[in-house]
Amino acid sequence: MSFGLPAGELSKSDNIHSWWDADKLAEIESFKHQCNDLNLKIMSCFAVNMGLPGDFFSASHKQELPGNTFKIIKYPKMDKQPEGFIPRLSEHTDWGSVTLLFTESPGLEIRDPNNQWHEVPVIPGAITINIGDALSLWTGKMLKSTMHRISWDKVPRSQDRYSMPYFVHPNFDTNLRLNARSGEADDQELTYSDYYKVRLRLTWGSLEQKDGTKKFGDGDNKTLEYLKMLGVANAGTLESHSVTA
Ligand SMILES: O=C(O)CCC(=O)C(=O)O
Ligand SMILES: [Fe+2]
Repeated sequence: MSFGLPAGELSKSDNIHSWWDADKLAEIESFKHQCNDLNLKIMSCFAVNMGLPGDFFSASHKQELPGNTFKIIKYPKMDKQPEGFIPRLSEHTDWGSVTLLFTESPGLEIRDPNNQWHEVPVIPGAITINIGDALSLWTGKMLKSTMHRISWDKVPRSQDRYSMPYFVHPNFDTNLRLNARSGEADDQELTYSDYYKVRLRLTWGSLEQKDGTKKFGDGDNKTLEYLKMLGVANAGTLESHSVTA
């Protein structure tokens, strides 16, 4: 179940089950606001520690614009073990700035630069924060997006697994310029919207529309080439796809 922004729009959505009465929705709204406030603090900490103005990143996370998504995920139990090595959730990086991950269930694993996987411990009351591709690009990869997956090892397959990620995205017009930190003039512009479209295309294909036109067409290859050059953490997936295929 996914709860997007802007705030207050929830009850208009058709896919909200009737179990989500007004009180529960208000609770979710309030929780989202707390997550958003926390994100703004995290963004300021990153900026200050990188010698940038305190609002460098947070100014591009305007809450009133559509963007952040709060999800409640159920990984259903399975009667039998899937054949081969199939994790509960395949390895990937998140697309946005950061993801605040709330869960009481183990199973999250992260990959280090030497391709070794490590279990992320569940610490009661703690939030796991994963860095996403946008922040990685935006900081010239000083901050690296976290490759992660969910394994079957820790939660028996006879049990459901639950988690609640709050995905933070910068505003779509944000220029994730490589030289942001130096303050030099831009030689290459890459908006979060450009990046988002490429990821949508890689995830969902070309998204051919009813009239035969392709939703993500010209321009994507240039962005894809640029992303390959930058080598974001998810480059493995980027390399194995071609946007023209
Ligand atoms: O379920 C989790 O703990 C992580 C979920 C996740 O990585 C995602 O939805 O992108
Ligand atoms: Fe993720």
